[in-house]
Amino acid sequence: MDEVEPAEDRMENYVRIAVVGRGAYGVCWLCRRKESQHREKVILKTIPLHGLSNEEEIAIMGEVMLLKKMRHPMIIGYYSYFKYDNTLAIVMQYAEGGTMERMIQEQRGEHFHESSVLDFFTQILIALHHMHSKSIVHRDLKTQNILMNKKRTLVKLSDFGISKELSTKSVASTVIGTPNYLSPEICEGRAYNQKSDVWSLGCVLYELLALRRAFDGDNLPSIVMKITKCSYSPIGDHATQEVRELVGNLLRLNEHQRPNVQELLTHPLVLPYTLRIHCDVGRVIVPENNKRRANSVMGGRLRITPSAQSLRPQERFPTKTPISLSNTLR
Ligand SMILES: Nc1ncnc2c1ncn2[C@@H]1O[C@H](COP(=O)(O)OP(=O)(O)OP(=O)(O)O)[C@@H](O)[C@H]1O
Repeated sequence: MDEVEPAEDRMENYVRIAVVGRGAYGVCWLCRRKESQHREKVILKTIPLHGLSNEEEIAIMGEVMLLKKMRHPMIIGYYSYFKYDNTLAIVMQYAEGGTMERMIQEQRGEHFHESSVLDFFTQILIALHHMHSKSIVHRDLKTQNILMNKKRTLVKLSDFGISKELSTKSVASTVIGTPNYLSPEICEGRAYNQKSDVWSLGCVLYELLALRRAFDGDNLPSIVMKITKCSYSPIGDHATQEVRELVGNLLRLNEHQRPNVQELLTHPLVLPYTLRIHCDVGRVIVPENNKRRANSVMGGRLRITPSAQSLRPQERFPTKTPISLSNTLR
């Protein structure tokens, strides 16, 4: 594990506005930074450390470390962390559009245009590719963990609570969380791997197209039964044959038959979105989370032009996206 840099932020730097959500370990507060030029809104994920075992505290710090490593436009930005009153606060980018789950619910049965679905899908894919290229698996990919910008055009993967760095010595095999997105191999007690994220991505793609979960049920055994038989109801004729086949490829029971994220990025249906997003992403403001932040903490903006460096985050506290990806994609 990387060495933890000394915490320099503190609670007094923030004004609490509201609770935006609660997780298994703590509360997510929407806060405003007091002294910065733009008084940016940020999320403080607060986790009481009282009563936590050493292992749990290490696991939570692991999330901080992963977030720090994960600088990417399609991954929620990490800003800092600090401890107060025996509580750990992780300061992160605020995703004003809420979760993808809520966005889907708010469609109230009106299907997304397929190009929007493929746009979202490709963005998630690009984020996963970034993680997998660092040998990190998300392990909890689901629509609740995909956050959106205000205009709901950009996705931000979040919740690295149970993400794991796969090394030669360790297999990531713990199962936690909502069961609906679990892959058959996890249901069968086998180890997690990158292809398990691909299955979960298939569940997300299904949900974006059908506006309902691929595998649902009243209880855990009934959900697991459906997953292990790969039994899901047809998406419907509103979706093209090609995209339905793509879902089928992701939701293959045998993980070896599922494509990897690299292959998916060049799938004929996906490639145009991959290319356009990569060309455009250099114009999206993304957070910087390394030690250089001291110079830019008060909101100085660095705009980068599309270039070979276009996927390298250059900025901190992105309160606004200067250009919506959707402007060029749709
Ligand atoms: N950066 C963020 N921007 C906006 N809303 C957020 C952000 N992070 C979390 N939330 C909201 O807070 C809720 C709780 O998030 P949190 O990461 O604490 O837990 P979780 O993912 O729901 O569950 P668990 O702790 O079991 O993994 C989310 O569902 C989301 O609605």
